[in-house]
Amino acid sequence: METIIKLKNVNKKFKDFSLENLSLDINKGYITGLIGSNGSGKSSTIRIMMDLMRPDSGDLEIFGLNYEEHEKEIKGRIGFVYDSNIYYEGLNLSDIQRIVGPAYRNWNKGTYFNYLKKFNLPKNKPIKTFSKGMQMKASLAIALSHDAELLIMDEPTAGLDPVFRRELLNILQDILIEENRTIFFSTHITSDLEKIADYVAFIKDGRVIFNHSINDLQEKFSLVKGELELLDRDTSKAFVHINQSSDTFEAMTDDVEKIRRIFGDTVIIDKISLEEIMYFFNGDDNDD
Ligand SMILES: Nc1ncnc2c1ncn2[C@@H]1O[C@H](COP(=O)(O)OP(=O)(O)OP(=O)(O)O)[C@@H](O)[C@H]1O
Repeated sequence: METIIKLKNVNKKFKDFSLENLSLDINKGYITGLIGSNGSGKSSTIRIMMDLMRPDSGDLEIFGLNYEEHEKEIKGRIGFVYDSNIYYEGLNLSDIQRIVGPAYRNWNKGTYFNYLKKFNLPKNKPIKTFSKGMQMKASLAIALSHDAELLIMDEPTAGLDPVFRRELLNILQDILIEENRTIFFSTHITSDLEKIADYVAFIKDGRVIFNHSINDLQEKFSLVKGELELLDRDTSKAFVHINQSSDTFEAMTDDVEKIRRIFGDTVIIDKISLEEIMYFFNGDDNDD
């Protein structure tokens, strides 16, 4: 498996928050979703990947290159999509082609207009009249028209209605299948990941908790339900996190064999959803 983005022991300290020893390998040719609650550090991680912010320490390589020596090459090979991409508000998408196009060495005018057609975007209407979804599609069309191998997107589906969100996710999936690109995007919506992601990286309080394929995640973790009286200090250790009510508990384990050994058939063991995995990792603070 080839790594396309490599973050190693990255630290960045703000007044009330820090990214701590962040290490993350993103695989080439797949869709990886970066998930975490509000304020967990997703945008900060992406800003570091895009060289919009330099870390205090640690290493970052994209395409095996670093920003210190290869900034122009790296940026030319990435399509970056975020919701305030369109800063030329009074302009239309034909104007954008004239202004943005020449900034990229590999800009392809034909590809750009094909995407505008495919995404049903008007060429001659000012961008400021676009809905949020249309703006997101316009950003995506620009990002895809300079032959970017890697798409990095900060919460591309935030604020989109469910129908549009699904449409955007379908577009991303098609792009990946047809054109063999790598997509890395942040979200706090687990269903986005279930729909399209191959890998899920989960970040909490500025730390990477895991980075696994979706299939591995659902094999690794299980949901366990039972009577509260079954839990004591020892048996509790078999769980990653436990949620207790007055007489029952629900918990997540990463060692289902151990649970079977300890509890036999006195507990119910179930498949766990991505949303439940997030919930248990977030402990009681979960707000997603
Ligand atoms: N330039 C900065 N100066 C000070 N604090 C910052 C700065 N940038 C981010 N932070 C803080 O870092 C924390 C993480 O912010 P970040 O935007 O990375 O989170 P996020 O996971 O993208 O959140 P959301 O899902 O709400 O967009 C927040 O508490 C934020 O206030």
